[in-house]
Amino acid sequence: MQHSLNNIKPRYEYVSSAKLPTLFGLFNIHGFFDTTENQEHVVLTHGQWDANDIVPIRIHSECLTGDSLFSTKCDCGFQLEKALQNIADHGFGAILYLRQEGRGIGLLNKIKAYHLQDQGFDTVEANEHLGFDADLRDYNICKTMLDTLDIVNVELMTNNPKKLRALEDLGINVVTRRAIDHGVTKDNKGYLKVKTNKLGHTFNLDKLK
Ligand SMILES: Nc1nc2c(ncn2[C@@H]2O[C@H](COP(=O)(O)OP(=O)(O)OP(=O)(O)O)[C@@H](O)[C@H]2O)c(=O)[nH]1
Ligand SMILES: [Zn+2]
Repeated sequence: MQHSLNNIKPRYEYVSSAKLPTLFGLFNIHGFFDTTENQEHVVLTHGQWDANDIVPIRIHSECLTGDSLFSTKCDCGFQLEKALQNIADHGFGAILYLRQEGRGIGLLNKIKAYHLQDQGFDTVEANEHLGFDADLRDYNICKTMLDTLDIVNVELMTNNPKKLRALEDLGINVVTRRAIDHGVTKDNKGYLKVKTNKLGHTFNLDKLK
């Protein structure tokens, strides 16, 4: 039997796109599939660009509690809303919405981690107590997403230096970073301090006083 490199299926597949009207204007939703993890991911885009443009993007990890259930325990929902608004104001941009719930441990393990946090563990200690690293995320699919959407140069909306490094390692031209320290609540101040002190986030601690 003849084997050919051409027959090896890529791990990440682009599947389909459709219009998605939102509260922030008309977006398009693009579906991608990770064949190894059997996981579905999406990108939301707004407006148009060419290869010379610097495209504002956010890489957002799924947080069901924050993004969809109005939780004030973290900053995720606020950041997602702010990123959508920034993109709408700018006229074009993209949200890479990665289904890596709970920094990669999954929803039910995140609930176990929240249970430990109710007993006094911080967000990192809770993960470690459950036997997980503090952050298990992987950003490799971003390369396929950005290539598929003809995004070459980006302005990355994040406070997380790991996301910057991950994109640069994938060969993406990160022209600037835009801070997104939005959505401080009385319930998430402690969480944001731990992200800054233990996970390396670039967050203006004055906002947490
Ligand atoms: N394990 C765990 N995950 C959490 C906790 N709180 C929030 N998360 C998850 O943390 C992730 C937050 O991801 P992002 O919104 O991409 O934010 P980030 O990596 O902090 O970086 P930014 O780009 O600066 O927002 C989501 O997957 C949430 O579900 C927690 O206490 N424990
Ligand atoms: Zn969250």
